[in-house]
Amino acid sequence: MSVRACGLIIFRRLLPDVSAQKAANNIEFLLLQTSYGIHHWTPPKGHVDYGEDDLTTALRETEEEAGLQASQFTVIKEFQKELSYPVKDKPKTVIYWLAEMKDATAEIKLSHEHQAFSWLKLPEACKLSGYPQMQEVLKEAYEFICTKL
Ligand SMILES: Nc1nc2c(ncn2[C@@H]2O[C@H](COP(=O)(O)OP(=O)(O)OP(=O)(O)OP(=O)(O)OC[C@H]3O[C@@H](n4cnc5c(=O)[nH]c(N)nc54)[C@H](O)[C@@H]3O)[C@@H](O)[C@H]2O)c(=O)[nH]1
Repeated sequence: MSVRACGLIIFRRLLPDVSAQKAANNIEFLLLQTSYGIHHWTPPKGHVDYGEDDLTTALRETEEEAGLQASQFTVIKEFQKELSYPVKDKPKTVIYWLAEMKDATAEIKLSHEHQAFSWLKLPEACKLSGYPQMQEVLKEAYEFICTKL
């Protein structure tokens, strides 16, 4: 059986109402660096608990891992992406929604699971996340923000 996890691709705008042409410098994504394993960078996410629905997991993990409560961001449910990759020879599925911070200066509070966080422009976010699938989702998220929001 596949392992299932859910999370949020959280972004912030440094300034409100910036034109699409200047968006590249205005939009930043939140990535967290794990304090275990190969110290990879990932959006907040985690395993779905028994009986829990996917969005509840995404919100719970975001609060646990980044210290952000649901009232601090807007979840954009129209943007939902599913990634699949093997972890320790078992298939893993991860569902992400997009979420926009209401206050770009909100404090991030890490748990013991992560040792660092960073707000990153799209190229740097792609570089740190590393995995091609995750890079594709970040690019699609950026495109969605620029064209639909
Ligand atoms: N000591 C220790 N403890 C660990 C370790 N591992 C876990 N713990 C414990 O588990 C708890 C976390 O529980 P939750 O928070 O509920 O779950 P998630 O957030 O889902 O947690 P993960 O970090 O497990 O999930 P992934 O990000 O999916 O990384 C899993 C592997 O997949 C690679 N990987 C990542 N993305 C991609 C991709 O797009 N494509 C491909 N191809 N590969 C990708 C990545 O490089 C990694 O090798 C922690 O508290 C620890 O106690 C570990 O190695 N050592």
